[in-house]
Amino acid sequence: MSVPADAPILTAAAMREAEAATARAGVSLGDLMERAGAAVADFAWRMAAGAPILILCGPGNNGGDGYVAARRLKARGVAVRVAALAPPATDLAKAARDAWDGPVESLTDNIASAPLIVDALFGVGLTRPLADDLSAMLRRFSGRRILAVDVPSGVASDGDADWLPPLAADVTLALGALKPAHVLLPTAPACGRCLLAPIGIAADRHMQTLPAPTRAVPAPDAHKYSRGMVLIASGPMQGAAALSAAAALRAGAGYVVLEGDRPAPLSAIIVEEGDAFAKRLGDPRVGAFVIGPGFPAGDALDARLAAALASRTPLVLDAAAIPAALPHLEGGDTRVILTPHAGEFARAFPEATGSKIDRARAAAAQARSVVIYKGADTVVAAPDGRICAAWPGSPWLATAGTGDVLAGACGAMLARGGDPFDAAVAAVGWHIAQARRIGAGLVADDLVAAPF
Ligand SMILES: NC(=O)C1=CN([C@@H]2O[C@H](COP(=O)(O)OP(=O)(O)OC[C@H]3O[C@@H](n4cnc5c(N)ncnc54)[C@H](O)[C@@H]3O)[C@@H](O)[C@H]2O)[C@H](O)CC1
Ligand SMILES: [K+]
Repeated sequence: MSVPADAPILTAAAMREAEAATARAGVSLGDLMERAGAAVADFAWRMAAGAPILILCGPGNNGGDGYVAARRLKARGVAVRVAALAPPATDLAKAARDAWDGPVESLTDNIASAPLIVDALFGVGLTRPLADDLSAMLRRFSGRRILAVDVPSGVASDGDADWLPPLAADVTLALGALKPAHVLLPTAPACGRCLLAPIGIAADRHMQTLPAPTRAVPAPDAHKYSRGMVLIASGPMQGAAALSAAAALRAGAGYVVLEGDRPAPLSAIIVEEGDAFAKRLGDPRVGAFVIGPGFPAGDALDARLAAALASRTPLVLDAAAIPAALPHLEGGDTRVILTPHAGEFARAFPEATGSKIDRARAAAAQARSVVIYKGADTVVAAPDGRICAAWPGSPWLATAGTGDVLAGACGAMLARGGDPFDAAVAAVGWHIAQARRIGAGLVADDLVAAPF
């Protein structure tokens, strides 16, 4: 499972706007369909490697892409068959159907299969779940190699319904841009390897996938304070805050101070408690204050938060610190990153609806903060609507303590200065890159054990 890095993501409505803008610029929708069908034909040709191909065409333009691909594959000498669920219903699909000069079989229970199935039944136009009988019929192709056109048929491309496609794809060829369903659970795994066919649409870039990981090299004249100074508050579970502190250091902070009275996991971490730690908040060199890991709700948390908010220090808020701080964030005058997992998110933002992307965006706007909505399909949202989707992450991150590590990495990235959204995206990228580097058997401590 994979998605291309730094790729645009569009909803169906945004896709239609982009299509319309492309049409105004002089590229017809017919041209776009021809490019889409050509991209499908190219990839199907590679996947089939000479074996016969069966293309399943639906009634809309997704089916139109299928007819174009069929014509192009036949012209290349491939043994290609077409089966239609229903006659074409759009002018573009009718034209594509008319340009296909081979037979069109009916998609029924007894249709002969082929080694490669191209799923061109439904794309972004699907408005309701597939009928049960169609789903059952499609499941008969499950053992075959499946290439999905744009999205596996049956998913809600905007990611706002959890309909699973009857036929999971080995490869999904996204047309013009990725769609939310490619990067959100539960549909993303059913897309298999997701590729992007750039068909010439000028896609808005406010929603994107994670950029490729980079190694931020310190400036030639860097010193420890210029690289960022991070304070990590510690509640009764000092181990969690200690992990955050080690992560902040590993993720590039130049100076990390941890609240507590126990030795830190790395000797370079300064450990302080009481007034000595509290006074640090007045230090103008402090670039970020991390609070929440290992810190349950209560008076101690509230007092630490109040001091941090009053100091206007950039904040990373995790766990119980999120709901405790929320009423004080709506002025938007502090640079803040919130890092809720699903349960924390639901409690903090019970009114948010729609896809995970919609909910993350609504939460960021409400809290006037950057929100990292964690999970296997982590979504980062900015208050101005920007989104970065981090699917597929690393499943090895599903272990205790990795959230504390992410909070510390956010502290390091935020303390560098700059845009908190970019900082959050960099922290999520660092976290995933570390996890992929370590791989099997990872425990949270491994993420901070060696430089990336
Ligand atoms: N984005 C682009 O620039 C291009 C995209 N192309 C492809 O076009 C599809 C979207 O096409 P559209 O005609 O809007 O919708 P669909 O083909 O996905 O299907 C709509 C079709 O299906 C009917 N329908 C909806 N839900 C169901 C259901 N559950 N059961 C049965 N029938 C259903 C609906 O009434 C319509 O008739 C996009 O994904 C790309 O593949 C073009 O290539 C041009 C460039
Ligand atoms: K499809």
